[in-house]
Amino acid sequence: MKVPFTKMHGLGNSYIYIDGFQFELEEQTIPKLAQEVSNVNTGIGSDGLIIVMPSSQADVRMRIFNKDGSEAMNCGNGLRCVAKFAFEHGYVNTEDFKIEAKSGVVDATVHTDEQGQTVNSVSVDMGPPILEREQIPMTTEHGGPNDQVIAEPFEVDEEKLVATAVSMGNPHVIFYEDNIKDAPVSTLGPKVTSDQRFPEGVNVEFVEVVNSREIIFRVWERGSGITQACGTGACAAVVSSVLNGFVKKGEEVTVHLDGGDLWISWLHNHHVLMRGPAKTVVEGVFFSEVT
Ligand SMILES: N[C@@H](CCC[C@H](N)C(=O)O)C(=O)O
Repeated sequence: MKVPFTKMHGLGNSYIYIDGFQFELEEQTIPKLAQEVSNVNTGIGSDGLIIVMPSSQADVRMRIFNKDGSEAMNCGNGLRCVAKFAFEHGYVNTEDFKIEAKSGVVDATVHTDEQGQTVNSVSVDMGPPILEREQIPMTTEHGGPNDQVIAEPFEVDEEKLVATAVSMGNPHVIFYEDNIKDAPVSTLGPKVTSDQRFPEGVNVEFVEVVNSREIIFRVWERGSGITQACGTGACAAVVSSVLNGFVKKGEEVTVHLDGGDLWISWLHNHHVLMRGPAKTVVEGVFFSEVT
């Protein structure tokens, strides 16, 4: 089957975008298609698959599938790219609109060039973080269901780490490092992501605090492994850095990711605001063997 696609990325976190306004995929084939397109040797090469489609609750809907075919609840870099896609394809006709993700509806604003046609960057109000242990979700052997998980001892593979857990609609655990170059992303990332303390798995982030306005971030994503950037992860890292007293609520923090920078504030109304780029790489037709 021939599947028309657009490859887009937010700071190198790339997905294959399928236009669900024009092209309908069979539900049972989607996880396999996500694995197929993501393969860098036999597919296109990406961190997963995103479908941009009509919504009954918002102006446009995003469905995101990781590289391993699992469907995720949310994707920050994906939301910015979906906003650009929807605006440039004429599926929305204002610069402010609503996007539905599995985790809920968010407000997006596209920032266009002088001609008002090409989207260079996008702001998304990601809503409030979820901090209660049971809702992250995390098991309750080390704390009550409604407790927050801030700087909690976390042993893995005989390493004594200190964990803060935050959900941005999808689960994240944050560990602080004095020097990000020493962060055990590729060794502990795959172990922590499937640790039994996180019943639905977790995205694993390592963070170095540069100063009260800047942090450096690396990630092992659930279902995709190391990626160049993770938008929800960067939001979770800023929330975690406020909770740990490294940065201030209400102030914009620059998050340096492997693929570039995001600007994020945890506002006094508890919502997390994220601003950053969205880019189109290529459009084409994929010859799928699974659909
Ligand atoms: N890259 C994303 C997050 C994608 C989903 C994540 N791997 C999960 O399983 O929760 C982002 O930019 O937020």
